Amino acid sequence: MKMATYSVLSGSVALITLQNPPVNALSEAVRTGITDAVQRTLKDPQVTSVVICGQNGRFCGGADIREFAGPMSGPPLVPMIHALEAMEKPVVAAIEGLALGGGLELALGCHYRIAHSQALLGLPEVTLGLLPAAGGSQRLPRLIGLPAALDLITTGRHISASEALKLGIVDQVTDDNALKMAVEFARSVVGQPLGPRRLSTRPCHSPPDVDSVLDQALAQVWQRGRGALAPVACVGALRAAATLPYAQGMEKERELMATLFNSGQARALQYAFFSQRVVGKWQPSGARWDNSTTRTIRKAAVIGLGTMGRGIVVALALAGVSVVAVESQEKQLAAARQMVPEMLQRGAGRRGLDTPPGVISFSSGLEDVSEVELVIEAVFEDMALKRRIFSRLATVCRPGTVLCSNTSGLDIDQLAEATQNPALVVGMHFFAPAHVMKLLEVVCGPRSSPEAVATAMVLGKRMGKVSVAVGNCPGFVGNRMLKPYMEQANFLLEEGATPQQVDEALEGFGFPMGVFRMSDLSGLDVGWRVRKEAGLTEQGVEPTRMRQGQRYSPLPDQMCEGGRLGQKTGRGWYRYDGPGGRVARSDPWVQNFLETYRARHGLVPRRIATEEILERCLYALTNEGFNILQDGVAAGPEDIDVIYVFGYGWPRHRGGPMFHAGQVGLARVLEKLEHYQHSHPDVPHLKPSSLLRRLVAAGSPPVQKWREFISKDRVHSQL
Ligand SMILES: CCC/C=C/C(=O)SCCNC(=O)CCNC(=O)[C@H](O)C(C)(C)COP(=O)([O-])OP(=O)([O-])OC[C@H]1O[C@@H](n2cnc3c(N)ncnc32)[C@H](O)[C@@H]1OP(=O)([O-])[O-]
Repeated sequence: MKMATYSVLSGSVALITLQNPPVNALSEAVRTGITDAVQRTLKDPQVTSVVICGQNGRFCGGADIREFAGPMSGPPLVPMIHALEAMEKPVVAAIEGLALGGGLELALGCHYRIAHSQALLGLPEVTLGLLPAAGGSQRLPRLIGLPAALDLITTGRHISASEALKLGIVDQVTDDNALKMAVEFARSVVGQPLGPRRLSTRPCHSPPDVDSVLDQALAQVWQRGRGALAPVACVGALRAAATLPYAQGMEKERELMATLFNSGQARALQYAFFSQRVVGKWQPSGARWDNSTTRTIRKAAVIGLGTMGRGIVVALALAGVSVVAVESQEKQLAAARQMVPEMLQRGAGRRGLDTPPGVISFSSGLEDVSEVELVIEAVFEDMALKRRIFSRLATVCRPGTVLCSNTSGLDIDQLAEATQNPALVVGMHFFAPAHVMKLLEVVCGPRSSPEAVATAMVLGKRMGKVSVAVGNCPGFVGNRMLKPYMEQANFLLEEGATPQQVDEALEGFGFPMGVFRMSDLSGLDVGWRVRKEAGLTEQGVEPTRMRQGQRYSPLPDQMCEGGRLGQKTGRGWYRYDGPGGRVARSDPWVQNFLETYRARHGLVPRRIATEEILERCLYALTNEGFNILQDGVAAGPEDIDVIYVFGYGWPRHRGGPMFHAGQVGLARVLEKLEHYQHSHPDVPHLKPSSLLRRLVAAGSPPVQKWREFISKDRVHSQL
């Protein structure tokens, strides 16, 4: 039952308990309950103090985000919190578990705050495209000063109870029962003056150079935010707190919130919040993996200690898994022996651990993996080599060992075929650097068992990853969609654009790096190798612009042939100070190279508008997303969006490619694809997906309804 209950302890302490599992969010019923409880407290002369707590050891996870989608009803938060603060009986918040967003704002309206040592506190509204608009942006700086409030509110980071104590957000921290302590505390402060405890009446202590502090904060959020509105609005609200009386500050807070609340960004970020939670549950087939039994992995092996393998070893060890790290090449093994412990120590430090929880042993032979419960192969993208390893593992490992490959796009089923038990083979596609990047694609082959998938998904979660189950096809979800995106970028160069122009358009959209800067960073030879395997490259002769019946740009192959592999060679689409250099500078050589190329192929360069760059790159990518949904390679649009936000730098405040298509309007995306396909009939990736056509024909349902639409569509097409 969602509500807030009222009871009186020992005749004098009123206890208000928030009850709305799992996080006691401030839904309409809870707000109504608190408002009623305040009235009862006021009327009861026996009650001399009040304690507010949350059921099941969780104070409050904030406003009920699900309610944001509908019209607001019930008592609003701001007057409710004011009524608490204005009470003439001391009000104490007993913070157990968490006090986030509106939950912490509620606590800031109380006169005192007692926290359990394990509690987490924060104002994460900015991550949902909002600001702490229940007075939080005005009360917090009055409590802890402007610089600390700027940090907490613009980043939305969660802090520990001990940090909250240091900052002065809470009055006491306990390892014991926080509720019991809050009740005793409430009794002890009866009769003490409440004026100084009302944060709204305090002045805001700002540094003397307040303007420059705020300007600096603004510059920082512009740079970090890549076009996000909420952090900028947060600085605006804090400026009001620092420079205006409380009532005017509250007015500014309200105005800024109204602008944000109705922005597409807030909707996108709230969608991203729920998507992250949805994707953990479904397989592309539509079955739930989280009902399957999983194996608890205590000991695992990683085969291949290149960049990816080393990162995976560290990620496993930080999750408390003991690892056998195997590398057959002596030089690579020696490098790993030196680098892995350093990486591990740094990772442990970031997590506040003295010693890393998992133990690592190094080996040069596969025979040492016989005792592990799960293996992750991370060698070169070479099918023959991987198959040899899988067939050897099938004989070395004990029966029941889950065998995973970190391939970024090869056929999992071909690997499974090389073993005796294909049900135990799944893909675990990590993203570089594997101990840092949050995304994990868990690839379900046609014969992978739900148990093997579930084991990989749960292990991913233990490693702190956002795990998404995807189907088995070339490139899986992320890299399959990247192909048409990169292809368009190359075609744009042929037609007259420069790498800078394309990158600036994409960075202006919110990507941390455009496609060419990214390609220089990861190395142009990565894609070259894949194109060679696919039989697409031509050498020696004058390269053609058609391959396998489709338009093809040989530009990146020619760059590789000339040794321009990106940052590692100091030259790529940009030039760098030297091999390994990081600062990209425009390179006249590239300009010259492109001009010569165009002249040789009779291509007349034209001025290409930013709009066309974005539409062609992004809609080609999204179109492939529709094909993926249609093929059942991803369970729903949320899965694709989470992959793009966590693995490919898609700006979170734009929700993800599929959400973005919905916001632009599916009919408009379709119209644009038709337009570009008409101008480029030899580019199959611009041919609108039939799922996109069917969605438009069905009236463009919102993205949240696509999953249902697709499953009905599938049933219909099977009839
Ligand atoms: C208006 C004035 C200004 C105020 C604004 C705000 O307060 S904005 C809010 C500011 N607050 C925040 O930004 C906090 C957002 N929440 C979190 O960061 C995390 O949920 C957590 C750290 C509270 C718990 O992590 P955990 O790993 O233990 O658990 P989990 O993450 O898996 O969630 C479990 C279930 O609870 C659900 N749910 C959670 N919170 C809310 C909510 N507020 N509402 C509704 N639902 C919520 C979640 O969807 C999931 O549902 P499912 O899938 O089972 O149907």
